[in-house]
Amino acid sequence: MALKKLVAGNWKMHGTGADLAEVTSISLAAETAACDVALCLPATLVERGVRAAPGFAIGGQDCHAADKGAHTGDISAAMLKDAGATLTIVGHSERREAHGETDADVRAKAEAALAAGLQVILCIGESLEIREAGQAVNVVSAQVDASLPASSENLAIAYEPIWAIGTGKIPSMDDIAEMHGALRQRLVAAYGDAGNLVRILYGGSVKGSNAAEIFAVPNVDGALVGGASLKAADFLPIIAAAH
Ligand SMILES: O=C[C@H](O)COP(=O)(O)O
Repeated sequence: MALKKLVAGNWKMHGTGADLAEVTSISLAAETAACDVALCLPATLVERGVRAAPGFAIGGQDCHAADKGAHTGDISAAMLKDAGATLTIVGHSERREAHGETDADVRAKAEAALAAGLQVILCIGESLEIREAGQAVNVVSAQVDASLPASSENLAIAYEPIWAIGTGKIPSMDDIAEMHGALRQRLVAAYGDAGNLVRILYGGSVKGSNAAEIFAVPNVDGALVGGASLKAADFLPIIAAAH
């Protein structure tokens, strides 16, 4: 069954109000019937995004597992919700690597976000060493098993091979199909039939030039886009390819 695709931009630590105005000048009137479009913004821009960007779902890039507390610099899922966000990323490889987040941490964050009423994009992916050792499917399957929250409602996952992020390299379409097929099996094992309704996004060097080919792969239900979501001229062709 084909799911409505989700094209989500992840701005990482990029972007000012002027950048937000530029990207959200895209008119989504034609596109949103065919796909959902989201921007996961730096916390400083979330509320402005909600006010200024009708048609875009606005999200955060991470949340703390706790509702509140003495966690300087962190932000809770409830705070994102209060700012008007409707979704958040959790478990991005940059957070797993730079902040030591474990599968258990990611699972706890996903649970907190779902409890706060946010949609979740839960990221998993393998390093180049693991890919070259032929262990990508095994490792990513184990990662997803250990990271999934109890409920699949409002959940999407994003397969992002770490070696493809920001490098211009992407896996072969056969490799993406193999991985997304394996992830679908893990989702069905975890949630039964509801696992077929969880969108599986691909992320890592998605561009206007490769988006249509990637979106045609079975079990690719959208994309998590980094660099190419920062400019309207780069992001719009990806959104258009999700028709
Ligand atoms: O979250 C987005 C990904 O890390 C992909 O980033 P990229 O499109 O710049 O390769």
